[in-house]
Amino acid sequence: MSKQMKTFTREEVEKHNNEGSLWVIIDAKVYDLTRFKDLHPGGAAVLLDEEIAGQDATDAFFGLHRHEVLLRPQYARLQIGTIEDEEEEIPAPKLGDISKVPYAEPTWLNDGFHSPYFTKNHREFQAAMRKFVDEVITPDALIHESDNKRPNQEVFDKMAALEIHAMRMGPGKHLKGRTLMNGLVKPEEFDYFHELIITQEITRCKSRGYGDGLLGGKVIGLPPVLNFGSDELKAKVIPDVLAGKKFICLAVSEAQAGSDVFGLSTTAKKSDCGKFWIVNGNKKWITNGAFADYFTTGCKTDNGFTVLLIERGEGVETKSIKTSYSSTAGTAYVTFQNVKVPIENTLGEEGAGIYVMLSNFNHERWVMCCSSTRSQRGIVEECMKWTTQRKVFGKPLINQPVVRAKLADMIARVESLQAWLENLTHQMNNMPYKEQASKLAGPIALLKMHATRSAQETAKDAVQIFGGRGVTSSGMGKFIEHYHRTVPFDALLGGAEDVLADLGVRQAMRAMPKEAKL
Ligand code: HEM
Repeated sequence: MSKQMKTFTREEVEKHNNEGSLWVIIDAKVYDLTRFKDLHPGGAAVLLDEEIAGQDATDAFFGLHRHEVLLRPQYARLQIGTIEDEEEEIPAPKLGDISKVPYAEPTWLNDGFHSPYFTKNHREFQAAMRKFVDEVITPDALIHESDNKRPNQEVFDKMAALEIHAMRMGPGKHLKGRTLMNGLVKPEEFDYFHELIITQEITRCKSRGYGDGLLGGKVIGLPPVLNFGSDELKAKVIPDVLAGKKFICLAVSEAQAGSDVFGLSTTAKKSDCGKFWIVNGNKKWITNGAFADYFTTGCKTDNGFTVLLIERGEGVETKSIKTSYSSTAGTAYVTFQNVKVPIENTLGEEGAGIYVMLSNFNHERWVMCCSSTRSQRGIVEECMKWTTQRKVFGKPLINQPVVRAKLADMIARVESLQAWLENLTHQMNNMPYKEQASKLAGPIALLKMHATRSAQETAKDAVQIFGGRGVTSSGMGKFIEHYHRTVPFDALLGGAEDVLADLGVRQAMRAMPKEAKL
């Protein structure tokens, strides 16, 4: 039962300004900190300061704490009342809300702005997805990004009920007959903008390791099964994976070979009876590998590079790798020792594994562009809030021209990225898959390169703006510290920046007309 709140005048509160009785006002609410002061992580002395004890400490509080501190139940209960005839001015953000902070949302979500791409249906879809992320995903993400445990099964189940696992595989036949987002969008109307919305909304949970733990492995590991698996294999694997009951990952990179698929040392040799592959070798940095049931695995075979679907079983071992993001991602070292894999689990032609891999690169990289762009926007929002609420030399940080210049760069980067991303997404919606492969491989590679470079610039600028808090994993700068620590992941996964830069220009050279001369 919520306790009865009293009303006080400011004069009454002022009297409680000492160790025996210590009250403060924060945003028209009165808190009794008498017993809490000795437990206060910032110490008792700051609370007993004559400008704080018995006074309005709103500015001091918001200069040093995130709003969420006041909302935690153990602190919320310190409130004993409100100030007579005054209203709170800093209400708690509501789940599902669109942020009013400038540049905290892509323009298409801002009041009064227009978009040629997003329809009414996209807007309804976004609202539903945001609510789901705020209510179901973010609370779980914040817990498991810190405790390193995998996402709660209940989250996977709730995502499955809305068919989010299926929708994250993009538009296509796999959506047929499914009820998407409680029927909000018809399978045949689901397009890449819906998928962009899903990825960008999930990214708002601001937990990079958890984001990958939330079945990043499936997003890259399932397409080869969807596109190259036999009907029997698909019937066995896909329903459980899209229901969030079984887990799949992509196992290509190795300790010896990185992502150089022609330098792989994991071998698959045919058994004497010809019915099985016998697989031996290791795989490293395998996202979701620690809890995967299936491994879409790149192997060296007699006639080149072949992709196999390997089921967890005898001879398959996985060990967690501690990286600079949370182990909630299930990043693993995987070993295969004499693993018997049915020949029917071959994905695509023997020796033609490179086509199996290449066929998904564009989509995978585009997904990463969606999330990298959105995560930068989250950092812009953090910086906009911090620089207006944090006072230095008696003025908000934002009053410093050098801080405004950094924000200008951050904003320009994120806005240009989102605009390019929306343009390419529109092309994807209007080009057959094959044409996408030839026309969009270059631009998507360049966009990803640009996105992850910008992300690292933005991370660096944000640390400068937050100072020591930008390298502290709790308190005001916790998301900046997290971002700065984990931002290199995006620059490596799906192709390192320099490789993508080169790919983008080489693709452009292919289309260069011979007659084009200065
Ligand atoms: C309801 C009242 C308050 C509660 C529940 C509270 C709670 C906390 C908590 C949980 C922290 C740890 C850091 C974090 O998680 O953000 C903290 C730190 C701190 N608090 Fe408070 N606090 C309150 C009021 C105040 C006030 C009025 C001041 C006035 C100056 C203050 C000054 C500090 C300082 C200086 C720190 C250390 C910040 C840092 O390490 O960066 N607190 N407080």
